[in-house]
Amino acid sequence: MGGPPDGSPSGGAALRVRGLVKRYGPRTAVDGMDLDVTAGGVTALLGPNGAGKTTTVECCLGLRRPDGGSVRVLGREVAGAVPDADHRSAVGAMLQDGGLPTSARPLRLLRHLARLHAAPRDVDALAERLGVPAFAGTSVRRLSGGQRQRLALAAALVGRPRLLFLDEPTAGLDPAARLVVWELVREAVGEGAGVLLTTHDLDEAERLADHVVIVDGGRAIAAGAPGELVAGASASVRFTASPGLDLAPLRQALSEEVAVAEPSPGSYVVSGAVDPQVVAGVTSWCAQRGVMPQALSVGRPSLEEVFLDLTGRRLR
Ligand SMILES: Nc1ncnc2c1ncn2[C@@H]1O[C@H](COP(=O)(O)OP(=O)(O)OP(=O)(O)O)[C@@H](O)[C@H]1O
Repeated sequence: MGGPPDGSPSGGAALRVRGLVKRYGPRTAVDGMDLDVTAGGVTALLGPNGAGKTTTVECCLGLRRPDGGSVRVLGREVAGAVPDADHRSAVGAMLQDGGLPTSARPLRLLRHLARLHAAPRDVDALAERLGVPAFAGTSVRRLSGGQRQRLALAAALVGRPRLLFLDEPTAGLDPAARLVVWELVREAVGEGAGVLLTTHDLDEAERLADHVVIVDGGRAIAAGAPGELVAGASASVRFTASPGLDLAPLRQALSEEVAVAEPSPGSYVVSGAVDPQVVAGVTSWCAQRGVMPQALSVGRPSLEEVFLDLTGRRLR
């Protein structure tokens, strides 16, 4: 099944962003961003710190006014517009700062939010799954970080939004809570919601997302299904050893169709037309020099390696 002619994923569009620009004074935080979320699909927005992910989400939610471009939420242009009640009730968001009233009590807050929606989820069942009863009477300001996040997810889901923004939903959650969050997201998607997921957890992106957008410098630098992004990268031999090995003899020993690099100290990658001869060439070069290659692997890179290759390994 092919996608629409503009290259976006197939299925109804829950969110369509084109050429989004947002500046903070002289700094351009978002610089011509394109992205799509389909109804019943999860798009993961991946990118290094400061890449412009949160700013993009905030523009989509109407929390920041874009300087350019178009944002269509559930078919309606919202860039620069004040969201109306219909629009607000169709969109759910779990943001990093929570945005929950600090003096509210969790269960009462969820019941209140449920009343604002036409067809809310069963509050008790949702609260139970996220373990809210254990801290139902504690005010939001006294909750632990993880409890606040679980409550924020419940608050985002309670109105059955058709488009859901999740900004690092499982960062700092314990493993059991992480699994529950993933389950709830999958269920919402199964009911037809579109999800824009911002995460630094590439395992989470691979598990949940059917579409991945890698962002750097405020724009999308790669997009596709996780499997496509990985398949598009060339096969490689990777190993770690002491840093600063002289790679010139290895380059000479291998065919010209492969590239040899040390992208970070002590981490070596041989990529290109990798075949059994290349693997043998690498291991015999190591043997000749008395180098023990650690964590030697051959094959397609993981999504994490694709991400690091595209965005670089240096902190900015
Ligand atoms: N309110 C603000 N005023 C000025 N600059 C800002 C503001 N918010 C963000 N920025 C800058 O805009 C750029 C993008 O920030 P943003 O928070 O969107 O990145 P991000 O991809 O969400 O990062 P992270 O992964 O760290 O959450 C950064 O350079 C940041 O310093």
